[in-house]
Amino acid sequence: MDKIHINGIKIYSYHGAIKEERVLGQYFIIDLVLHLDLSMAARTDDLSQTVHYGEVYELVETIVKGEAVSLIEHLAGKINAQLFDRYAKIVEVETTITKPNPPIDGNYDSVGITLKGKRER
Ligand SMILES: Nc1nc2c(c(=O)[nH]1)N=C([C@H](O)[C@@H](O)CO)CN2
Repeated sequence: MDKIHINGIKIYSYHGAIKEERVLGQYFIIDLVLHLDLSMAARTDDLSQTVHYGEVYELVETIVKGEAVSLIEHLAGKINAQLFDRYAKIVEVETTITKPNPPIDGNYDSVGITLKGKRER
């Protein structure tokens, strides 16, 4: 299956399971892989035959800047569900959310999750 990638969307927001994160906020990095058939867009050079990645960026920004949630898994679930609702062409989605600076002591680069979603109907 063909893919569209949107890499390194960086948004400041207030998600988190602990109070400090809800008050101070932090950066979240979102990477998306959208699985869809790109053959018609490749053949016709027509934007309407694919998914406009600029629109996807705006949708993700709206969700991540919206209501705060505890888990980045839940945030990724909201993103995947809205992508399937809005774009019939998308068959599978992989949403990766990274916290580069979570309030956890230790030596590491970042923490994050990847949530895969498949269109059910
Ligand atoms: N699997 C997860 N583990 C944790 C999450 C999360 O969203 N998914 N979140 C937290 C806290 O918000 C963390 O950033 C600070 O303790 C903990 N573990």
